[in-house]
Amino acid sequence: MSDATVLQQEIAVEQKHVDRVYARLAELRRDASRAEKEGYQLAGVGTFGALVERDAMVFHAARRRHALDTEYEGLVFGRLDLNTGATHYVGRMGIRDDSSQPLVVDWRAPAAAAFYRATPADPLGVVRRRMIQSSRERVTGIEDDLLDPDAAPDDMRVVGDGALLASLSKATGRGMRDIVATIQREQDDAIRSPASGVTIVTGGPGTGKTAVALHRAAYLLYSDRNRFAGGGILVVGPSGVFVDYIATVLPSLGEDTATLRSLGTLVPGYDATRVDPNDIAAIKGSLRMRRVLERASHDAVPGGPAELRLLYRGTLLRLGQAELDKIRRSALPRGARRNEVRGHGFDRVFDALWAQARQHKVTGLPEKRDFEAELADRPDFREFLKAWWPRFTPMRVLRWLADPARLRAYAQGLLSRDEIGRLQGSFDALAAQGPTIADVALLDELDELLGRPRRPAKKAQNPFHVRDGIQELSTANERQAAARAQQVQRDEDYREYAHVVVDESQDVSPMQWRMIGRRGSFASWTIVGDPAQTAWAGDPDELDRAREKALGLRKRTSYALTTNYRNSSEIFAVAASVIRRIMPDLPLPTAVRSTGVEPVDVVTDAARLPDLVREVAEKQLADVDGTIGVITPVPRRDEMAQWVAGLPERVQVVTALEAKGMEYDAVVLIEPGSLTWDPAGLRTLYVALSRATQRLTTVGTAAEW
Ligand SMILES: Nc1ncnc2c1ncn2[C@@H]1O[C@H](COP(=O)(O)OP(=O)(O)OP(=O)(O)O)[C@@H](O)[C@H]1O
Repeated sequence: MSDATVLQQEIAVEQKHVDRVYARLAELRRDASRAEKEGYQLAGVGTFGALVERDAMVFHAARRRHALDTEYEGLVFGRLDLNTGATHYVGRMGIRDDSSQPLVVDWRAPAAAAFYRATPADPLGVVRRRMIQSSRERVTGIEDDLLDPDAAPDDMRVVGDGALLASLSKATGRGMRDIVATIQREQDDAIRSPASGVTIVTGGPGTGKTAVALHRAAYLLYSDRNRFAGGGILVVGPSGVFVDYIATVLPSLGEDTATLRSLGTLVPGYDATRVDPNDIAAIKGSLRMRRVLERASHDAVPGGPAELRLLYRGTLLRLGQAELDKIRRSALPRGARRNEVRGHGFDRVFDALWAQARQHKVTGLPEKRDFEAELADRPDFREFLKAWWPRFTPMRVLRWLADPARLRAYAQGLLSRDEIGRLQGSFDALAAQGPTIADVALLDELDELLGRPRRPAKKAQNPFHVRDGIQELSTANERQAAARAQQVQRDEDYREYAHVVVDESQDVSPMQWRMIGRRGSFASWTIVGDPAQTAWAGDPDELDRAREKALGLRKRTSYALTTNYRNSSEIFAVAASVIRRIMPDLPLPTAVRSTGVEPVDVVTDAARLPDLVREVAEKQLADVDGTIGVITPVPRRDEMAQWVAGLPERVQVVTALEAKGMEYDAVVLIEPGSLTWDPAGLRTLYVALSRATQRLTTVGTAAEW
C-alpha cells in the first residue's frame, strides 16, 4: 500500500471520531440554549427558590453556550495511543458523550499532559502520539511520533514527519496564533508550573515565551477557575502594538476573561504611546525619581497666592509667603499625602489667623468656632484656600517639572547635573501631547504620593438578584455567579488581580515595576523575558532590586527555553552575530528551521533610501503571503512610514522599540547603523533583527553596522 493511501485511510479513521465529536457538540449546544431559555422562564414564577435557581441556571447555561459557540478551528488536535490499549483524544475543550465517556480531553487536563511531555526516552505510557490537523470540521493531515516501538501492536501505522515544522512554516497573520497542538515539553513544564509564587520564564528570541505566558494564563483559568476568573488575570506587555498582536491568543483558546494592558495604558485615564529617548527613559525609570516626585508633591503651587490678606472687622489679618510656607510644611510632614491632609493645612491657617486676631485685639472677636465659621463663609477666603491648597491631580504636579528651576530644585542631590540637563524639556509636551510611556509610571507614583481626597465610601455593587426588595441568601452557585458579575464590573483601577503576567519583562523599568506591583499585591506572577533584549540603559542592579521588591517573598520557579521557533536559522545567525559583540558567552537558542534564503543587506545614499525601502517592501509583498514589518529608528517613524504609504495592510510600520515581541514573515529594517552606538542600541538591534520568520532585508546608509 502506498504512503498516500495509508495516510488517507488514517485520516478517514480520525474523521469518523471528529464527526462524532462535532455531532455531540451540536447536541450540547442545543441543550445549553434550552437550559438558558428555561432559566429565563423561571423568572415569571417569582418565588425565592425560583429566583436563585434562575440566576444559577442562566449563568451556567450561558457560559456553557458561550464556550460551545466559540468557533473552534481544530477542536480535536491530538490522539494518544497508550500501552494499556486505551486511546485518548486531546482538544481545545473537554467533551463527553451522553453516557459521560470522554470523547475529547481538554488540553489542560492532567490526562492530556502526556501529549506534550512524552518523549521516546520517557514515553509516559504513550505508544503513539498523533497530531491531527483540520480545517473547520474536516481532517486534513496527520503527523505521528512513535514513542515506544516495542509496545506498538503490529497493525499500528505511523505517518507524517513532524507537525511542529509544518505549523512553523505557516504564514504569519496579524494576530498571534495559539500553539496548543504543538506545545513542546520544555514549554509545557513552564505552562503547568504551580499556580502560586512567581514563575520566571527566560529564553532567547522566538523561543515561545509569549506563547507560554498566554497558554499558562489559559491553564490557570482551567485549573482553578473560581480563583483566577474571579480575581482576574492581568497581562502586561510593552506596547499597544504588541498587546493588539497577542490579543487573539486567549480567545482562540476559549478564554476571554484576562485583562490585557500595555505599560502606557496600565493606569486608567492614560493611553500613552509616545516614547522617550533611551537615556531619558532611563532617568525617568530610575527609583530616584520617587524622591524627586515626592519633593514636587510637597512644593508650593506655581502662581499660587504669595500672601493672604483679610480685612476682618476692620483689622487687617495677613499671612506672608514665609508663614504660608511654614504652615504648608508643618501640615505636610515627609510621607504625608497632600490631598489627604488638606484639612490639616486649612486648620493651621485658621489657627494662625485666630492668633493674629487675638493679638490685634479685634473688637467683638467671637469664639474661635464662630470666627472660623465666619471666615469659611467668605468667598474671598474660600478662593484663597482653593488657590493655595487645591486638590491636586498627578498630571498637574508632573507638569511642574517642565519648569527648569523647579526641576533643578526637586532633583538636587538626587540626579546628576548631566541627568537634570537631559530631563529638561522632556516634560514640555505633557500638556499638548499627553504623557510618554515612561511618564505613566511617574503619574502613578504621584497618584500614590498625593493620595486621593477622601470621598464617601462607594456602596459595593450588589451582584445578587433583588426583587421587591428581597435579597436571597447566597448559595454556591450564586456566589460563583456573583464572582463573575463582579469581575465584569471591576473598578477601573482594580488592584486585586489573582495573577499577573509580565511579558517582555526585561524592559520594565524600576518605576514601572512599582506601578505593576501595586496591581498585584495579592497575585501570583508569571514573568517572561530575555535580558539580552533589554533596551534599558539605566543601572541594571537597580532594575533587579525593583523587580525583586515588586515580587516580594514569593517563591520563585525558573524555566529556560532553548529552541527558537520563529527565525529561520539564516536570519537568526545575523541577529546572533550582533548580540555576540557585547555578550560573547550568552547561551543562544537553536533555530530549528532553515529556509535556504540568506538575509540581504543593502547600502545606499540618503537620497535613494526612500525609494529603495519601498522597492524592498514591494518585493517582500511578492515573496511572502503573511505580514511585513517595516522597522524604523524611533525618531524617524512618521517620516519613513510615508515611504511605504499606500501599500497593502499586510505592511506594518513600527519603531525598533515597538517591534519588541512582534513577529513578521518578512522584515525591512531601515538604518540598522543608527542603533549601534551603545550596548542598549545593540540589544535593540538584536531584537529588530530577530522578528522575521522568512525574509530579512536591512537597508541603510552605513556600510557597516
Ligand atoms: N511549540 C510551538 N509550536 C509552534 N509554534 C511555536 C511553538 N513555540 C513557539 N512557537 C511560535 O514561535 C514564535 C515565537 O514565539 P513567541 O513570540 O512566544 O517567542 P518569544 O520567546 O516571546 O520571542 P521574543 O523574545 O523574540 O519576543 C511564534 O510564532 C510562536 O507561535
